[in-house]
Amino acid sequence: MKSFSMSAIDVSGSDCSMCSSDTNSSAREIKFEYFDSSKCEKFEDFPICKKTLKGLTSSKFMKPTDIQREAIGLALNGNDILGAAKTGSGKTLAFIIPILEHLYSEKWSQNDGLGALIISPTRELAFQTFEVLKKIGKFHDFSAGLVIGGKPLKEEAGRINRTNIVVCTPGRLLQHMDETTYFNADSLQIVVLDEADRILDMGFSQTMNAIIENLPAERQTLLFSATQTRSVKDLARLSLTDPVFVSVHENATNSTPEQLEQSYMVCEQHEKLNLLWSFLKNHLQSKILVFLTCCKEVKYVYEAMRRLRPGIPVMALHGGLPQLRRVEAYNQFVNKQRACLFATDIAARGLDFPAVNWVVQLDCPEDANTYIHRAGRTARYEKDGQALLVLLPSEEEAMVKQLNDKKIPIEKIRVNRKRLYSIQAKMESNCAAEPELKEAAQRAFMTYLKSVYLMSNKKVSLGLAIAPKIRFLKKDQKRKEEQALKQTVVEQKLAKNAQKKPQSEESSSESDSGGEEGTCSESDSSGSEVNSSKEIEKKVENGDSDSSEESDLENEARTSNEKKLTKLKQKDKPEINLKSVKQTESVSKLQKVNKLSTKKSNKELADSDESSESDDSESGESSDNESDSDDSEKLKALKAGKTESFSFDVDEDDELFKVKKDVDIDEILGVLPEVDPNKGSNVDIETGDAGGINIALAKKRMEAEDDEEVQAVLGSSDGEDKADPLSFIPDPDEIYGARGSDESSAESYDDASPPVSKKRKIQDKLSGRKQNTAESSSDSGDESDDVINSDDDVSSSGGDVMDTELSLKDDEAIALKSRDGKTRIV
Ligand SMILES: Nc1ncnc2c1ncn2[C@@H]1O[C@H](COP(=O)(O)OP(=O)(O)OP(=O)(O)O)[C@@H](O)[C@H]1O
Repeated sequence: MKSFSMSAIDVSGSDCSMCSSDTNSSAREIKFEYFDSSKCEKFEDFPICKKTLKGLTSSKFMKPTDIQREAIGLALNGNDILGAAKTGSGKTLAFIIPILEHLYSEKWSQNDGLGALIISPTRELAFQTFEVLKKIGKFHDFSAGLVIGGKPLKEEAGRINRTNIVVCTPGRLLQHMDETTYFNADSLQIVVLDEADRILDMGFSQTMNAIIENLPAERQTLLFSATQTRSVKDLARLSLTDPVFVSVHENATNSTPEQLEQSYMVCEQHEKLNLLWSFLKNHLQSKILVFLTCCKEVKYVYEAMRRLRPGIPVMALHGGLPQLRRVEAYNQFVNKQRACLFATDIAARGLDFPAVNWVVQLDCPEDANTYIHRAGRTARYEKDGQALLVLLPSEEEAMVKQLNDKKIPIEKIRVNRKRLYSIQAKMESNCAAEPELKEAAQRAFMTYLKSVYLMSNKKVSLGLAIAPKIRFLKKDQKRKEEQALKQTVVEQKLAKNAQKKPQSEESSSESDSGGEEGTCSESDSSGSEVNSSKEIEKKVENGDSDSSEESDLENEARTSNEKKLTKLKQKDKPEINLKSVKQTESVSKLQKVNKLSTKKSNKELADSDESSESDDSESGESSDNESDSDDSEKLKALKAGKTESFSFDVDEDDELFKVKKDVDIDEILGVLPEVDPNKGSNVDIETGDAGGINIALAKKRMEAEDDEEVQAVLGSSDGEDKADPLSFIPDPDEIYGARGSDESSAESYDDASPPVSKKRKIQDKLSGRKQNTAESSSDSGDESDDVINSDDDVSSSGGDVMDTELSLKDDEAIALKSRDGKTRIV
């Protein structure tokens, strides 16, 4: 344990001499070795100076949270700390207060230079922390600076040496360490790593190693995160001294805030935007944060939604934006009461947007930790919030297991696809009308593929009628082929040399002294075949491997190479899966073929809007029709401005009709009700049900269904004649009035009618059948019974501080880790 003495601590906070003009005269007499903070009910009870206390009071912070109580006490005692607490539990103050107190107790002044460093993974988080520091530290005399890049380095360099507390991102800090002549961290007292596990992970590892090398070994180190690292390697890198692990929620039942309601839905990739739209239309009064995988996806989804006008302000935040736009988006979302922000994981950690009602993870997070941080943007500090995770069928099992392992309570909501609005046709027509939008959609699609590295069964969405050309897949394929070809040639050459070696050993002693391969004697002795293999190598290097003048050897090598590649493809699922892209493209073509055929056979439909989707998916054309369809398809595409639509890198002829057998076209065409996004849904006009996704009602509906199933199971298993073992439980219908079993009555329950679930719980407990019934209910696959209601849900849902300001170039290069640990493009 490190010890630093806090002289003249004024426990009562009444020391008048601790005003900003009298820092050094506050002669501290009391010294203490150990302070027990466990009984501190208020900040006043801590041995902190009046200036800090004043800063806290003026910001309306009176009582410490659990993590603050424990961590502040230990930090004041000089410990290195690994602090872990749920999202939104107040970790920021848990390190800001010790920093201020530490420097204050050391009588730090501007002449002493850099005393404390706070390192944050993103600019937004650094900015936010800096704002809190300014509020709490405004009665102190310390200088503080925000160093997140952008301004000319020189401008910052002139001030950074006089800055006592620096809040920074790793990239910009290292730049100063490397390039600012007078930058000096020798006297640094305390360093904080906010979101420590993120900062210490692979994306920042080199930068952080370099930074740590430049910091004095004798310092206090505080690490904070909701998902704290315990990696011995990380701790060794930081040379922590007897660190104390402060994990206030370690024994909690859940690792997410208790007030956070969490649910997930499973839907196909190509239906995600329909689902998002349907969700937004039902939550127009809410503040919603939607997470997507990559910048380009955020950019496109934002642009697409903006054009469709969902009836709620939309905005975007991602690393590809210029800094000023980033700040603008951040501030706008902070200040709005109802809005939807589309964001990458840049907004996943630490950001404290006030009063967010919903966090929607439209793309699966890379792991459970990322899920925790994303979901933690809502339900912060005693507030309620809801989180919705959208999973692909292929992601469900693994992700749900991860979440369960991490003690995250999450409930499955079944999606009734018939209640989704379809905005596909509208988006397609928007894309056709605006080439830039279509290009954005294509880029989004490709970057998404790059980011998640193609899993099988992905289908085109994003409003594109067809899959765009995926150049990187082709390149990657070609590169692999070339590598494998080279290797095969070399292997064959070596094998031949080995065979001929005894001969050449006898005939010439030169071969012993030759190089690894391709020596004069070798080429001489191996004759034309080796020459030919060299040619192949050359051709490969020149990218000329498709030449028709291939030797037998080349053909042989190619064949074996192809076999190897096929094997590799089958083995290695996460690798780029050309086949599924082909399939996607073919499916898209098939959609068009179907449309055209339907049009031909039905004059009425032929007169209808080109962009509308055909309901008749049983087209049943044979391959004979293909060229016809293709031509009309091309014409149609030309009309719609999709000039390059058919320049696929796929074997169109064969794949098209092979795929047809495997793919349920209903899944893609005709099932989703077409809707004019500006007018609302046309779903179930008779009942006035406008469709859409309403999670609260869906949950209630599912509860009602569960109850019915319990009744059914109990009734059927025991037989009608037998007495109901649960008959002593009063019938809620008698008490609260009868309820209908149809959908609309189930949906009409409000929050004040809990008897259904109450009885179910009691019955579940007594019968022990809860799990079985719930499972059978979810397995039933009767989607038509799901509840997704049309009703728009009105969700309840001073001092001498120096600000170096924002304006910066992207220094973070936030290289978020992908699922497989590779760097992901953000
Ligand atoms: N003692 C306190 N009293 C009242 N409100 C507090 C207190 N401490 C923090 N808060 C508020 O709680 C919210 C969350 O705080 P903070 O951002 O520090 O959480 P966090 O634990 O760092 O979250 P994350 O893990 O997401 O980074 C903020 O709005 C903050 O103002």
